[in-house]
Formats: sequence, C-alpha cells, structure tokens
Amino acid sequence: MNWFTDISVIREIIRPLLDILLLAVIIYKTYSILEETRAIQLIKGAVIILLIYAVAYFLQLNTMLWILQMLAPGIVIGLAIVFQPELRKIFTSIGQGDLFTLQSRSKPFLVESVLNAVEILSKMKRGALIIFSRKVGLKHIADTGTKINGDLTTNLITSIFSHDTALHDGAVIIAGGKIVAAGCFLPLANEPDLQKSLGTRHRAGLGMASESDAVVLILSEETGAKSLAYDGTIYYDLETDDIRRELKKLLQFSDEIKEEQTV
Ligand SMILES: Nc1ncnc2c1ncn2[C@@H]1O[C@H](COP(=O)(O)OP(=O)(O)OP(=O)(O)O)[C@@H](O)[C@H]1O
Repeated sequence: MNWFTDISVIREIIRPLLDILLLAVIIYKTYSILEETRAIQLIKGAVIILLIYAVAYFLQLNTMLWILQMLAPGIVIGLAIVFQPELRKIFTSIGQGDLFTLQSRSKPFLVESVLNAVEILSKMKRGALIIFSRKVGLKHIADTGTKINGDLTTNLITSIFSHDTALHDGAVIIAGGKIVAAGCFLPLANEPDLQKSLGTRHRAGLGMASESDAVVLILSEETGAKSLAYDGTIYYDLETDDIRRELKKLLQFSDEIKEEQTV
C-alpha cells in the first residue's frame, strides 16, 4: 500500500512540476528567439489586445467583446502569415531539440580566416556574401549552388570571390567549419525600409538573416563597406574589429565546431 501512496504522491508533485517547468522553458525559449526580431512588436500588440479584452470582460462591454471575438480568428491567421519566418525559426529550433542545449564555444581561427579573406577581397575591390549557418539547417540554400565541402581557409574564400568564375556570383555557405557550398542563391529581403542605395547583394544577405538564424557577412563591391546581417537586421558598414567581436559572440551558438553538423 505504501509504495502505492508513494507513487501517487510522486505523481501529484512531479507531474505539475514537470508541467510548469516545460511550459516555462518553452515560453523562455520562444521569447528569447522572438526578442531579437520584429516579432517582439507582435507580443506587445497581443498583450495590449488581451488587456483590452480583460477590461471589456470585467466591465461587460458587450459590443467591444463581440467585436474582439469576431476579429480573433482573423487576427490569429493574419499574424501566422505575417510572422511566418519567426514561427518557422521557433518550430525548427524545437524540432532540432535545441531547447535544452547549452551554448558551445566558437572557433576563433575560423572567424580569422574569413576576416583575412574579406580584407584581401576588399583591397581587390571585390564583393562577397558569406553565410555562417547556426542551428537552422541551410541545405535547401546550399542545393541552389555548387557543393564544395572544402576546408575553411582564407585562400579558398579569396579565390571563390576573386575570379570571374561561376562561383563568385552568389553566396558561400559555411557550416561545420567547412565551406559547404558556393554560388548559392538567397531569398531577397522584402524590406520597404531598407536603404534605397543597398542593392541585391545586401537585400539577399538580409533576406537570409530574416528567414533563418544564419549570420551573414556582406562585403560591398562598390564601396568596400563590410556589413553583418542577423536576426532580421542589417548592420551596415562596420569596422573589422566590431565584426570580429560580433561573429565570435554570435557563433558561440553555432554547431560549427561539432564535426557531425550537417548543412
Ligand atoms: N539573391 C541573391 N543570392 C545570392 N547572391 C546575390 C543575390 N542577388 C545578388 N547577389 C549577388 O550580388 C551581386 C550584385 O550585387 P548588387 O550590385 O546588385 O548589390 P549591392 O547590394 O549594391 O552590392 P555591392 O555594394 O557589392 O554593389 C550579384 O552579382 C550576386 O553575386
């Protein structure tokens, strides 16, 4: 009998605890993914609508309640469409079992190889588009280009972008410490606020950073400006030291040091 009471006590305590713990982790992870994207506005908007609903409910403002109830399904569907990239990020993150993973170290020498190449290319007045894959797989993007699977070296990056070969056009994808593919086609950002002077290379970089968690390094052929795009935002014309610091910070989330990582 004792063991039976013990089990039911454990069940009574462990089950709600587990329930709360899982919910807290999901809410926290969702918030941390959303916080660096435009979806934070979505959360603020949702909180305001909920507050209006609560006030209308307690004061029995029937017309307001009726309107909110009528609009609710439309709002949910509309938001799901507008924030589809952010939702995809959340579900991919959950699907890849990242909820409980700890941050891993970045490999500083990989960052240095890329930065050296960018310096050389900048002096040669060449443009470049370099994608660092993080947790979200980029196989569908790598498939649009030419598979390389070569070691990440300054020479390889420089030669990809410095010659007028088919590979210099498009983006290079880096994952697992390797140059996985080159000449890749990226989705273009549909950002009305983006500076008019920024052309398709920058739009493609921002598009990639909006649709995935990738970090994108963009070297402008025209101005030599080096920019980073990540979490749906482009940071234009940064100093090399700032790029180095940001890359090391951002890529510590990367699986790029895990040999088993796929694109
Ligand atoms: N969707 C895309 N995916 C990958 N690369 C792209 C894409 N669109 C453009 N590019 C790259 O950008 C190059 C054209 O850059 P463009 O001059 O239009 O843009 P930009 O942002 O003004 O860049 P820059 O300052 O280097 O001139 C193309 O030759 C190609 O290499």
